[in-house]
Amino acid sequence: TLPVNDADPFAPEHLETPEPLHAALRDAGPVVYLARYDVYALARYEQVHAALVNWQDFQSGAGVGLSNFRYEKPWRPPSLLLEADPPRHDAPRRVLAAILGPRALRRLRQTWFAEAEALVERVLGERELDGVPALAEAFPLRVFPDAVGLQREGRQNLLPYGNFAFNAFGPANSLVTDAAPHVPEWAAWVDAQCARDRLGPDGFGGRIWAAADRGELTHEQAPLVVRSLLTAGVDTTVHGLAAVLHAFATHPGQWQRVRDNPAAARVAFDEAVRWASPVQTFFRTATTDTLVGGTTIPEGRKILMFLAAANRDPRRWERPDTFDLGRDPSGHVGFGMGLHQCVGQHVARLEAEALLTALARRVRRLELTGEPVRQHNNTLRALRSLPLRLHPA
Ligand code: HEM
Ligand SMILES: O=C(O)c1ccc(C2CC2)cc1
Repeated sequence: TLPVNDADPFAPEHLETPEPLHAALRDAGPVVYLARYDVYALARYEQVHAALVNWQDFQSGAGVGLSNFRYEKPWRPPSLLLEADPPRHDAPRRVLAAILGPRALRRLRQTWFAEAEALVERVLGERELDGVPALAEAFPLRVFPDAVGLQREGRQNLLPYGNFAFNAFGPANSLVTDAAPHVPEWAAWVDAQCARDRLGPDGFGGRIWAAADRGELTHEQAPLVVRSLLTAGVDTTVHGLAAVLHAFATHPGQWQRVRDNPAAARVAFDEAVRWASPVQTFFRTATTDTLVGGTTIPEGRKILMFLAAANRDPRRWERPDTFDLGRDPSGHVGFGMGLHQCVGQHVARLEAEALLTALARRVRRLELTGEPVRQHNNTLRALRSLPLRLHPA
């Protein structure tokens, strides 16, 4: 029989400390019915991976949040990547994959490394700092809006807009309703920045419009593809960097490994994304009755994939709760998997490599000087504060 769980995964207690519920869902079975939301939870690596790569039976086109676009109006026009299935998904994905691919990012490497070194120099003088605003937020906001080609005015809208978008994938709880009055202002600014005349010609945004000029995309699709960058490209990296700083501050031996071998910075970021899973969950909608782990998911119903639970599944990972640079984290689902796997993952990795390399050269140790404070979000694993002391090398 199908195990049932009546927990609310989006309740404050589970957003604060999700691990116990993740373990309970993994242990209950391959599929668990979440009575609270009438959805089917997948928490084991095997089922999450299988659902992610099966875009035919588990579609994104009805939304990747709790809301089912077949019956409910989305809060904004659906994304042409995240909330689209083939064939609609194909051209936007091909265009972004080229613009955000590793080779295309090589031109940014020198600038981003220099910006990271300047930032670390600035903060090194302080005896104590909050790693979230001083590093995890400051670095992405220093390099990413410029790389997109955004004007300087109004960039303070980026984090709150993205934070709301990630909350909006969950139920309409207070995290969503408390922000609702501000959304029109944030959304108006974001939508306005996607227009061609607001974007520098050479940034990611300008290159999306150039792809439309080449006929790889329509000019109607171009602003929505730019919107994808502004929605997905900031809060994710902020909380990914906060996670890797938190990991090193709580595992000092691992920091020494990066000091001894700065090239380990890249794998360290992927191990941090596995360990913390900045993006915790996503939904899909069954396009046909689909058998998963002995349970038939009826057509039209939503599954909830717990990426964070899969990334700590002892059936897949040894000592899953340990941040360990000795492991090979490849195969983690922190960037998703399959057709919709994160198209911005190389941007995220380059930001992390730049910041961690700058820190590895100058900081002997990152010491936690107080309790980290969580920022609750229906989808993101986020820190509001990370009190640190950076011991100079
Ligand atoms: C640590 C940082 C990041 C994490 C953890 C992350 C996580 C994810 C995940 C889990 C997905 C899959 C969604 C799904 O399967 O429904 C995804 C897709 C996506 N990400 Fe990322 N992401 C990160 C950074 C970025 C950045 C920096 C960008 C843009 C520059 C970006 C743009 C996108 C886009 C456009 C998609 C949709 C891809 C598609 O549907 O084909 N992400 N990301
Ligand atoms: O296309 C979008 O708007 C979009 C929004 C959020 C994400 C999350 C997964 C990182 C991805 C894409």
